[in-house]
Amino acid sequence: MNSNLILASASPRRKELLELLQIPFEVIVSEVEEIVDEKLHPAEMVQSLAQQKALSVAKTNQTSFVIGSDTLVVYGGRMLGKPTNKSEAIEMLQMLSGNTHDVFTGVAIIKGEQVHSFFEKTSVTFFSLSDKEIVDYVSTGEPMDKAGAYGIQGYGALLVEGIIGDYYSVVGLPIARTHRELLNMGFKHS
Ligand SMILES: Cc1cn([C@H]2C[C@H](O)[C@@H](COP(=O)(O)OP(=O)(O)OP(=O)(O)O)O2)c(=O)[nH]c1=O
Repeated sequence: MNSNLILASASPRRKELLELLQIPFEVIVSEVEEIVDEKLHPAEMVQSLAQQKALSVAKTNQTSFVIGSDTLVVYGGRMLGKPTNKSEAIEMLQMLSGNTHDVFTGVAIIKGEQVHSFFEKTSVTFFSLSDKEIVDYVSTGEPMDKAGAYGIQGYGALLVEGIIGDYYSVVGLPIARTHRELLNMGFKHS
């Protein structure tokens, strides 16, 4: 039998955050090639990618609520996804050092013909980081699968001076808002 709730994501963080709801769900990884279109506003971009991820799973699971999500870091008009190598990770962190950037997370929830999406924006301020701090952090390997080359929930916590907005959205899924939107769409805890 299909689950009533499906998370269309390969991200272990999103799975952990959805587990906070204490509702059974299934994880089905979506096969979507993430191409960032710099012409789109970040808010549209993250919702579009979230929808593509959810849709790719919803097509074959029409009776379930399917959640897709996407996170991008935005600084100085540039949208930063995951770094492709260590030197790109160093470049990203040098850019973010001593500055405030925005983290956009888009979420799409699809059930049959119902498609609903929203986004959250969280501002994150980094301390000024020395080159050694950056190189040491990158050598932990933590930045490589994360937008903007850091994880606020890991060693990356030590880079962050403060945030304004939803912490969970930075980690990859604004869980409280996602729960509320699910309920608004008619999702019922069984
Ligand atoms: C900024 C930041 C991002 N991230 C993560 C969240 C996302 O998993 C990742 C951005 O990549 P995404 O493309 O949003 O997600 P993903 O490829 O990990 O998973 P999927 O597409 O299958 O759902 O960066 C953190 O874990 N901590 C942080 O502080």
